[in-house]
This record gives sequence, structure tokens and C-alpha cells, in this order.
Amino acid sequence: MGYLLTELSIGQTAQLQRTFTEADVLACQVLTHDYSPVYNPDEEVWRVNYERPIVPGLLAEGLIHQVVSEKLPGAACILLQKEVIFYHPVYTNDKITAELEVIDINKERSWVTQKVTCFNQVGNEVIRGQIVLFVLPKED
Ligand SMILES: C[C@@H](O)CC(=O)SCCNC(=O)CCNC(=O)[C@H](O)C(C)(C)COP(=O)(O)OP(=O)(O)OC[C@H]1O[C@@H](n2cnc3c(N)ncnc32)[C@H](O)[C@@H]1OP(=O)(O)O
Repeated sequence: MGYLLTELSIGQTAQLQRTFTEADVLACQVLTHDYSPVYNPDEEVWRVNYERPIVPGLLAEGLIHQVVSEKLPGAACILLQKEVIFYHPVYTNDKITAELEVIDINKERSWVTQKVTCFNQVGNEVIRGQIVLFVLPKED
């Protein structure tokens, strides 16, 4: 399903929630080969600055992509730009909400710009940013 470009409007929002588990982190490490000690509960290095091991940024960002694929626009599109700031760590077993809001539509190019906000179960903003998507036309 999803929205055609002509069905999108400025201010439209969508969100999804996900809890990132230790198993998710391990699966992400296998795929990315990023075995940073900051993800490992048995390591010491993260303890000075952080409460618990951190979820890889790339994995947390995955929730943003899920909102794009499933909800807004929820149709086939191509990521053109992504700028994100990690304001607060995502910890294992945090319940994260990713919210996207349409802030610009370029009808001539079929490009849509969305504001990205992700926050955790206590309302801390963990990720803020912006993405630009090329919304592919539906086949007739
Ligand atoms: C590379 C891989 O192997 C590893 C990973 O992927 S790790 C996972 C992804 N990254 C994170 O999870 C990082 C999460 N963020 C943090 O841990 C914190 O942002 C921080 C420790 C870097 C900073 O926190 P803190 O020292 O508490 O800073 P404040 O909240 O007090 O803010 C001070 C000012 O800095 C600005 N700021 C904060 N965070 C960032 C950021 N990530 N990028 C840019 N600027 C940041 C904040 O706005 C404050 O600015 P102001 O003008 O003073 O208001």
C-alpha cells in the first residue's frame, strides 16, 4: 500500500516503536562486522560514561527506515540523504519510538524531506535528523 507522492502533505506524521535486544545487537554485529566493545556487556570501556552497553547507531537508525518502508510513505522509495545526531545513547532493551514528519515535497523530482525524531521510553530524545527520499512511481 502506502502513499503516492500526490497523497503526501506537509505535516503528515507516522511512528513505530521497537525494543532493541541483546540478540538484535549480536545480529547487527554479524552483518556489519562492528564488534566495538561499547556493545559488549562484559567489557569495561563503556562503564565510565554510560549506564549500560550501547546499541549500535546503525541498528537504532534501522527503525527510521522501517517507518519509511511501512508507513511514510510506506511505498517503494530510495534514500537520497540522511543526517542524524545521536543526542543520547540507545541502551539494550530500551523501547524506542521513531517519528517521521513530512517537511518538504518536491513534486517535480518526487523528493520528500522528512524530519526524524527518536526518543526512548522515558522521553529522552536519542536521535534527531532529517532524511530525503525519492518516492518511486507506482507501476500502472
Ligand atoms: C562507532 C560505533 O562503533 C559505535 C556506535 O555506533 S555508538 C552508538 C551511536 N552513538 C551514540 O549512541 C551516542 C549517544 N550520544 C551521547 O552519548 C551523548 O550525546 C554525548 C556523550 C556524546 C554527549 O552527551 P553530554 O556530554 O551529556 O552532552 P549534553 O547533553 O550535556 O550536551 C552538551 C552540548 O553538546 C551538544 N550535543 C550533545 N550530544 C551531541 C551530539 N551527539 N552531536 C552534536 N552535539 C551534541 C548538545 O546539544 C549541547 O549543546 P549546547 O549548545 O551546549 O546546548
